[in-house]
Amino acid sequence: MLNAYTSDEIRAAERKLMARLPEGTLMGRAAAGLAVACARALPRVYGARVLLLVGAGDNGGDTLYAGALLARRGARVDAVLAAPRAHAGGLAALRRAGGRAAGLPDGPPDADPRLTGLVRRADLIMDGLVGIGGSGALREPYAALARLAGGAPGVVVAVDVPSGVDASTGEIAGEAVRAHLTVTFGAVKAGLLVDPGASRAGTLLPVDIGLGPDLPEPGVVALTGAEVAGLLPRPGAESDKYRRGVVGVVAGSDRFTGAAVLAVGGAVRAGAGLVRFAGAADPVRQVRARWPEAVTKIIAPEEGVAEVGRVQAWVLGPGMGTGDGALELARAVLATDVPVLVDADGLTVTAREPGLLRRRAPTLITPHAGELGRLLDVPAGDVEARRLHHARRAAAEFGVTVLLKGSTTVVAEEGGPVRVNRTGTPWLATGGTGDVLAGIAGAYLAAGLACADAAACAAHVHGLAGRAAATGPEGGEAPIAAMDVAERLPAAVRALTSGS
Ligand SMILES: NC(=O)C1=CN([C@@H]2O[C@H](COP(=O)(O)OP(=O)(O)OC[C@H]3O[C@@H](n4cnc5c(N)ncnc54)[C@H](O)[C@@H]3O)[C@@H](O)[C@H]2O)[C@@H](O)CC1
Ligand SMILES: [K+]
Repeated sequence: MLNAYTSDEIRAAERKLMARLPEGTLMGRAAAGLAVACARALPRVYGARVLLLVGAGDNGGDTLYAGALLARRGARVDAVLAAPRAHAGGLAALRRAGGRAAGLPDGPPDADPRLTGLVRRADLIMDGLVGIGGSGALREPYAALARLAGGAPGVVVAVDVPSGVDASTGEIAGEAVRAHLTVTFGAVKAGLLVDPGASRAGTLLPVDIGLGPDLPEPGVVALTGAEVAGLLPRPGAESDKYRRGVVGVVAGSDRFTGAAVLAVGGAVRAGAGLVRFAGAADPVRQVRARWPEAVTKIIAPEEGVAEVGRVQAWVLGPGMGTGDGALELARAVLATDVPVLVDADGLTVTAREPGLLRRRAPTLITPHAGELGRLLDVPAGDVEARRLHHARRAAAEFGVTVLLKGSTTVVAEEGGPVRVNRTGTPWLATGGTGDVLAGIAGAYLAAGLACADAAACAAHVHGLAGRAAATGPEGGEAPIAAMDVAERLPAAVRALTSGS
């Protein structure tokens, strides 16, 4: 499990540890780890041009000390002091090691030829403007420096966090540094795992400074492949199709038949013992043609789902339409006493009667930002910008588990840490992949996994299958279709469970 923390949690742990150590020990450890990471990111240290962007706080201090270590190995190190004050010990160390430091010019930084020249020529830029002490939008002149670094040809290394990214949440209020590598101290910050912050961090490199024993239970985690493999349902000698889990899928409409085929495909390929599909005549025909494994039944909304047969979990919503009939079906499915996954149109109609989500049996909702925004009555853009906040809020408000889709998928439930999925690929942003995901998670629910486990495992294998579909044996990457993801699921699970 990769555990991630807020700035306050890290600070509290640092305080406890610092009380037991001589002053400066933690900064020394941080700077040493940072210097090693930067040295590895350079073809060679001797003669390399390194530019330090240095803020007023300890983040700048780490940066100056690391710059001093590189200067001692022969790098040409220049520091730009973005504030009138800089960490005194770090600055002295840099100067002693032969590095240079200067303040900012009077005019705008991006119009200063000396500064733009340093940025253009730098092989590596260390962003030490602000770390976990940052709050709100980057102020000038820091924002201008973050913009300048954005156009740099060299490697950009964020010190602890890319400046401008909220370390606790991943939110970005204004400008933010875009790093190739983030060297983060003590423990991973939650904002480095969640977009939009995650996509500014590049590769994450945690440096251990000994905080471990002083850290609390994490509020954000990412499951490892081995942990997901351990959770995935696996048939035993006693298993039959009913014990492996029967999943009911209510999806599709005469207008949208593909969503039904894809959701059923996700469930079949994820290993459901049996899939019962119920819907309108057209999607039933399509599902039967593509998935002869599924048992199908044509239903009218007023009939409900009582005659569909016993299931251990329902998937409700992909392509089912948003009219009154769809709402009627949603009422029927949500009135059952088994776990229900609500997706897509199912969420749109439920937004008209959110009370339907308050059930005794577990409920998992799988919205994208727009759908969650409708449920919470906030714009989609705000959900995108504050993913952790809105996923947690919806989980608390509706008493459900929330899998919020998008550039980083997060799974929130009350009383547990948020789980972040790190296997996704931008290639998955194509029509129908969400329907496949719903089918996978539904199969896991039917097999008996708790909502948060089903959601986290489904997001993980869906991401792996998406990557496998995008990557060919020739190497490189290519666009994928949603059905490719369903087809790659068995291979992705085989790779996961074999540990490769
Ligand atoms: N506390 C510790 O034990 C350790 C701290 N370390 C480093 O120290 C950092 C935290 O240092 P600090 O607490 O001094 O804080 P930071 O250096 O992260 O930032 C504080 C400074 O940034 C300014 N600032 C905050 N928000 C801003 C904004 N939006 N725009 C412009 N300026 C802004 C503040 O006015 C203040 O001068 C960590 O991120 C890490 O890099 C490491 O050395 C490891 C040990
Ligand atoms: K930084």
